[in-house]
Amino acid sequence: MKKIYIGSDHAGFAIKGLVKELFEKRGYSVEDLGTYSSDRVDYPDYAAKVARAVAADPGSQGVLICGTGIGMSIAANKIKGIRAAEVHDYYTAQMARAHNDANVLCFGERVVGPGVVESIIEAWCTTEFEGGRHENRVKKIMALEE
Ligand SMILES: O=C(CO)[C@H](O)[C@H](O)[C@H](O)COP(=O)(O)O
Repeated sequence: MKKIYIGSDHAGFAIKGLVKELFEKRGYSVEDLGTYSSDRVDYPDYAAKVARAVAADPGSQGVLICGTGIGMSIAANKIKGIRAAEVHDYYTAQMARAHNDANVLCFGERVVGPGVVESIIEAWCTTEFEGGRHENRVKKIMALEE
């Protein structure tokens, strides 16, 4: 069973339940690393929790939701081994997997509604990394960590 770690700040908390449900319906084992209420928190704390969990668990993936998706993606990409992609719709979610082999999905609850979130998750779950010409590009991204 594919493992997915999920996290949000207060601005992504309301939609996190739907996101968890959609991944579970698709057969994922979902672990919610917080936040667990709509009280104001700092998004880098949750980005770090999810990104570190993904980096330590080969083959797993992560989802991070904040108001815009921007802060979560910036913070998660500081963790070695993480390719966090901020997406806005089906196409950007599809490309994040197919071309970038992203392992952390980020989006903003204040940007996309539930219908778009559903299509983002569909694209994420049904798209494999294409490899080929993208393989070397992703290797070059990862080499930037050294
Ligand atoms: O979108 C975010 C970071 O990119 C976060 O959700 C923050 O919450 C956002 O910056 C808004 O912060 P606020 O405390 O809710 O005003």
